[in-house]
Amino acid sequence: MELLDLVAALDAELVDTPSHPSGVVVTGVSHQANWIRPGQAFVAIRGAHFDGHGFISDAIERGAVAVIGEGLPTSTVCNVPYLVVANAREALADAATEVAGRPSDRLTVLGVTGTDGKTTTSAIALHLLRRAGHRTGLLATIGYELPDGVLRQPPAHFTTPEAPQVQQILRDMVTHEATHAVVESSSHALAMDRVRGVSYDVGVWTNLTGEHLDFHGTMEQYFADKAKLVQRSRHSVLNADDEPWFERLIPLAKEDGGTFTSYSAEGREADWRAADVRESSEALTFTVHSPEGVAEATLPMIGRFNVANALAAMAGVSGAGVGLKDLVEALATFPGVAGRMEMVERGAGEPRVIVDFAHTAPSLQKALETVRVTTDGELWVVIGSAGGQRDPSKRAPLGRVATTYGDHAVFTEEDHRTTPLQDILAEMERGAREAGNDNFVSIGDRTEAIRYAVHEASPDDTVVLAGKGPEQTLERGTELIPWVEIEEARRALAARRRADV
Ligand SMILES: CC(=O)N[C@H]1[C@@H](OP(=O)(O)OP(=O)(O)OC[C@H]2O[C@@H](n3ccc(=O)[nH]c3=O)[C@H](O)[C@@H]2O)O[C@H](CO)[C@@H](O)[C@@H]1O[C@H](C)C(=O)N[C@@H](C)C(=O)N[C@H](CCC(=O)O)C(=O)O
Ligand SMILES: Nc1ncnc2c1ncn2[C@@H]1O[C@H](COP(=O)(O)OP(=O)(O)OP(=O)(O)O)[C@@H](O)[C@H]1O
Repeated sequence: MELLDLVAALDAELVDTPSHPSGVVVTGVSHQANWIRPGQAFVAIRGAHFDGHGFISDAIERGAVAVIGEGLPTSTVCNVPYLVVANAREALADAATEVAGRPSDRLTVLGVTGTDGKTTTSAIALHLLRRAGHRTGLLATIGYELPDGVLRQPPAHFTTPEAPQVQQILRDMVTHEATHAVVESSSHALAMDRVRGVSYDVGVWTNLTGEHLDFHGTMEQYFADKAKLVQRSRHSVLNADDEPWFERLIPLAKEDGGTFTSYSAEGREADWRAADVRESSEALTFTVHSPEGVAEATLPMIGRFNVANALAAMAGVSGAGVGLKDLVEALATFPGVAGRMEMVERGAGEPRVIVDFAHTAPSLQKALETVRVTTDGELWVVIGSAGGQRDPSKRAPLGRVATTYGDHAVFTEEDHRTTPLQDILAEMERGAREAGNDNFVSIGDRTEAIRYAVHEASPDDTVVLAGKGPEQTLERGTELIPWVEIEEARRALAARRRADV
């Protein structure tokens, strides 16, 4: 777009520089100087670690045709047009939105926020929309998808990347004829204006519990940051079980003529309710009470909290015009989320094997407690802990949790990098012993560890392969090995079958 149009859209002040602004065309924007491509504008942000104004000359060397900042560059001679704005993060989002042609205006956008369950709820909503025939894109922690269903990764790993990537991805969705988009919206993104410029049709709230307070400061601020999604959505889907926040969100949802529907997985009064929840080793079944009537639903996932995620997704997608019958039919075919409580196909007489991403002691405990509910026999867990710069203080707690909440633990490698693997395993063993547990073995090679657990497990047992989840590499020493945990699990089951013959 023409730079002068951008100046008007941002309500920016154009500073006198040796360069003339007329005729300058801006093809994109970036906040990161070393990502600038010729023709783009650089936005200088004052962050917690760096002052982006210090990278202006880098950006110009890389071909920036304009600079947008909150203050003038200090030591740099700026030879491209320079725009002063009151808030650089807001300007980054607004400029990115304008340059991308306001893509979200051409999509029905369903946003999802909350402390837990965002990715799962987003993935279910995506599946429901696609099964209803809508060409739908996704932006979530696991990556982004255009309507072709291929999972891609943005240049930096975020749940919700910075505004230029968000807008570029939405624009790609429009180019690929998407009509709908599901956008997982982290509290960081809402706080830092990464999703300013996304016009949300439906905003889904999962829940709010204490997390990320290092960034947000207080629970009140965390709530206020997340609540922006509800305030900015035309229709909100609120969790009636999420006290005390539910009551506080209602007036925010109604601001500017907004509407809301509520849901409850725990028997509270709500528009969408789940009753008679049954948990089996492969699926959750429940009765859905909704404004459109009552239906029986099956979700091929384990973990009771997924009932809430399913209700949230159904209520959200219903707001986008999909009927109850179609929703429950589609729910029954949900393939799960890669690497999160992902169940491996198994034959008769074979143990249940689950791949999960839990890699901290609290998340491992939660995962093992969930799996225990539907395990008739014993519970096995294969787990490692990362090396390199990663937090060494989590190794012993992982050893304790694995051996306390599992019946058998196998300690193994998990991206130990150049840290001696034996040191990490010894720490995990120490954690187990200090808790009075000796129900573990250590097998350094992860393939061997998985095979051992799968081979030793009885048909009634469950084997949880924790930590790697959907990751695609294993860092062993200085080697970066391609890794697909679910394939390892399949091969281990095949080896077990061969050994039984
Ligand atoms: C707390 C947080 O989110 N901070 C983000 C924020 O950092 P910041 O404001 O401190 O920026 P800074 O690093 O001081 O840099 C200032 C400016 O100089 C620029 N710069 C900096 C260095 C350089 O060499 N060149 C350059 O141009 C930067 O691009 C930036 O524009 O802006 C940076 C630039 O985009 C982000 O990299 C950084 O994310 C950090 C690394 C991060 O870890 N964020 C996580 C916590 C996050 O956002 N997570 C949520 C999910 C949370 C969850 O629900 O689990 C997410 O959506 O992924
Ligand atoms: N509704 C929920 N309530 C409580 N815990 C949940 C809920 N949904 C999922 N979880 C737990 O959180 C874990 C992560 O789920 P999910 O990836 O969907 O959440 P998320 O909010 O997207 O987190 P992240 O952004 O870290 O991936 C699950 O493995 C499960 O243990």
